[in-house]
Amino acid sequence: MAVSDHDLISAWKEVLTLSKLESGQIVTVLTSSSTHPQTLSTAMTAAALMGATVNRLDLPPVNAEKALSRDSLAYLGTTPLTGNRAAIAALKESDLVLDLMTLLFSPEQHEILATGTKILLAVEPPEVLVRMVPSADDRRRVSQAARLLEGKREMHITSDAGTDLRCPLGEFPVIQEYGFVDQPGRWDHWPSGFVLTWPNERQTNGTLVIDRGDILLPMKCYAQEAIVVTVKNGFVTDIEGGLDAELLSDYMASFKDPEAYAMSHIGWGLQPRAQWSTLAMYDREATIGMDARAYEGNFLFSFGPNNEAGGSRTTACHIDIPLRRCTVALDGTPVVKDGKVLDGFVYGNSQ
Ligand SMILES: O=c1ccc(O)c[nH]1
Repeated sequence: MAVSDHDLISAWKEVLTLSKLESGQIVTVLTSSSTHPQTLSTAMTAAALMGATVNRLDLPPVNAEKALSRDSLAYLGTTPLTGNRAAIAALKESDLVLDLMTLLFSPEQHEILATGTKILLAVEPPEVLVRMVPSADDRRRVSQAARLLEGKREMHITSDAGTDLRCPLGEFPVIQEYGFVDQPGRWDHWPSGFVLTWPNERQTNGTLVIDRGDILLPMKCYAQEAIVVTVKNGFVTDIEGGLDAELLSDYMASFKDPEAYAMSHIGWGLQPRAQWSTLAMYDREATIGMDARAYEGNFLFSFGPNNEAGGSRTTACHIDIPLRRCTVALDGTPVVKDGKVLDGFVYGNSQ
């Protein structure tokens, strides 16, 4: 459904308030050719209404000749900021960057965050943004999950479909995505609502079964038949199944990059306002599929880069796959059981 400017401005004001935007601060809205015009106009209006100095930095798109998809999360690494000293300087001088273009997994993003600049990514359609406007409850729940994950030594994921994957932990930080940037130097993504980390480099072993109905991103399709993925010492060694398996294999092989097969982030979904079924209602290019990444109780895993967590892998190939009906256990204690989150969290409790 379409969203009124008024409702989207109100949503932006909620997010900017949760992000502790103060009057007189500098906000730079980062845009490119795929930026949604209503998201842009309402973001600038909301920030100005809150007394910020608002800039817009519009950059030409890149990677068209290399990417096989127009999804902004499909081809990573180089961005319109790469090598653009003047643009990077402007963002480093800003208190808050509203990224309506997608910098995620880019070296430039870390350079800018290191100066204390906050970056909030927001590229989903306006109605998705409004449906999942973040809340303090989202932060409470994601932070609670992060505390469960911190310090653990192994994430063990199993399912009736046949998934049995052991991910030793400890080398990488836990990352919380709750949809707003309330600390200097923080990055987040609106909409979201999940917790993630990276397994220790080259130590993941086991099998991932992408069952019928599980979602493949950036393909933005539901697997029609099971895909069986074998992981040895942190890298995918086998992808078996029918046409879906062939399509996934062909796509990953097209990057001609061994790093594309590396385990990337792992975690679970905590957003009750995100739905597994939403993707079926959208044209493929109308969304980047954040409902799929955030729906409550998924096990979200990823192949490809780990620079987001401080690693050295910056492969352009980035695959995100949320699985249903998994049990996720941390040092033997389940936090998700058969696709149900076990945190007993009740929204609105002022715990
Ligand atoms: O918000 C995001 C989006 C994609 C991803 O791989 C991680 N977090």
